[in-house]
Amino acid sequence: MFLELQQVTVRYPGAAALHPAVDRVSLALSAGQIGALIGPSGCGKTSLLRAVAGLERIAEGCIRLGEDVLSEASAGRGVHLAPEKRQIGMVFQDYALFPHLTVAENVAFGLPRLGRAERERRVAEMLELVGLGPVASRFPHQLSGGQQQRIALARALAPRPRLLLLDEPFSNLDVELRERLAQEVRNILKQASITALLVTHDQFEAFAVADEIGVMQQGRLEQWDDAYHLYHRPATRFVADFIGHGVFTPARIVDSDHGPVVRTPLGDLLDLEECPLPGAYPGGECEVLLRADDIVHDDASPVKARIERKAFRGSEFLYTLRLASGEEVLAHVPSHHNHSVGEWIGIRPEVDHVVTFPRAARD
Ligand SMILES: Nc1ncnc2c1ncn2[C@@H]1O[C@H](COP(=O)(O)OP(=O)(O)OP(=O)(O)O)[C@@H](O)[C@H]1O
Repeated sequence: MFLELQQVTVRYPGAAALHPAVDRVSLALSAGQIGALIGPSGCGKTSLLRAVAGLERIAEGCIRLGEDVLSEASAGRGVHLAPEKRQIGMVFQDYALFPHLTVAENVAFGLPRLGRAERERRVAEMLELVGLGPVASRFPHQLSGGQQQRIALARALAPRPRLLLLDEPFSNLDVELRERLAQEVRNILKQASITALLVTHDQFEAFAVADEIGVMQQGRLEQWDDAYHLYHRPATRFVADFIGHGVFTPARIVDSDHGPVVRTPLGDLLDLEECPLPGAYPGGECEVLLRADDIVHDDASPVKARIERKAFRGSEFLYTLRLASGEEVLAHVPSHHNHSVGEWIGIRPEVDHVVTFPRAARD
């Protein structure tokens, strides 16, 4: 692995002493991979990124990049390589561009040691990589937010960092541009074979950019996985709740001739991949995660639910539904099925990946 964090803990002096800002986090990226850290405000994402950059000292654990130990704090051993010696590039939320320098001069800023010809070549190469060659002699204020973000990226990449860190790089942009730029940034990083770690509070941004995503809560890394597994195989109830739309519904796992069946208020879930056995929970009693896209609108279904709320999402509605038994479920329904709040509609579960948790273990 190229970037390796082992049991990294960050503690701020004073108030945070009881709860470390980062609590024994381990994760790894191989060379050229892009990682993202997501989680609610205050969960420790930025602190972890700053520890990798060398802007925070770690209280425990070890951070390695390639063959080098960047930070280490364990009994009898302390290493803290200065940030400027780490060969790490950073891109921040506010871009931190110099307003009085042109686009090209901004990109050249990190290359003072190169000769003029080589510096110009590198700047041209970087501007081409981010698609800003034609605006090289303009000033930052003459460019759009998305273009400014790409200058910041070109400037961070120009000195050939071994690792790029991005802290909420898209949060100043409007939603539509954010998604497009996230995809573009991924392409640029992949083209340059850069290993990168991104912090964001927006899961869709993380999905668009990253190969591996870490979900953090209260300083802990709950899961480090790809988007598919975070969604379909959440390791904890927190991850299941944080990623996507869904609800937990009481259920019971029972044996049948066709293998284990999950009995829910919406009917039985059958033919499931990797279904837990009834013995996994006392009496088979558990809670099952029902995602909005596990619930299909089907007027022929005997299971009826009343529409409590609906939110238009373009191609679909997100309906909040209530069963006669009182359970709440969410459903994504194509937006040409336009039903009114208060109406009863037929629904049926269509679940491939079943995700269950013990009943008592609510966070
Ligand atoms: N310099 C500091 N001194 C003391 N406590 C700090 C400091 N910086 C952050 N914290 C605390 O550490 C915890 C983690 O903060 P951090 O900024 O890493 O979270 P975050 O996930 O990046 O949040 P956000 O998404 O809001 O930026 C929080 O409880 C925060 O209040």
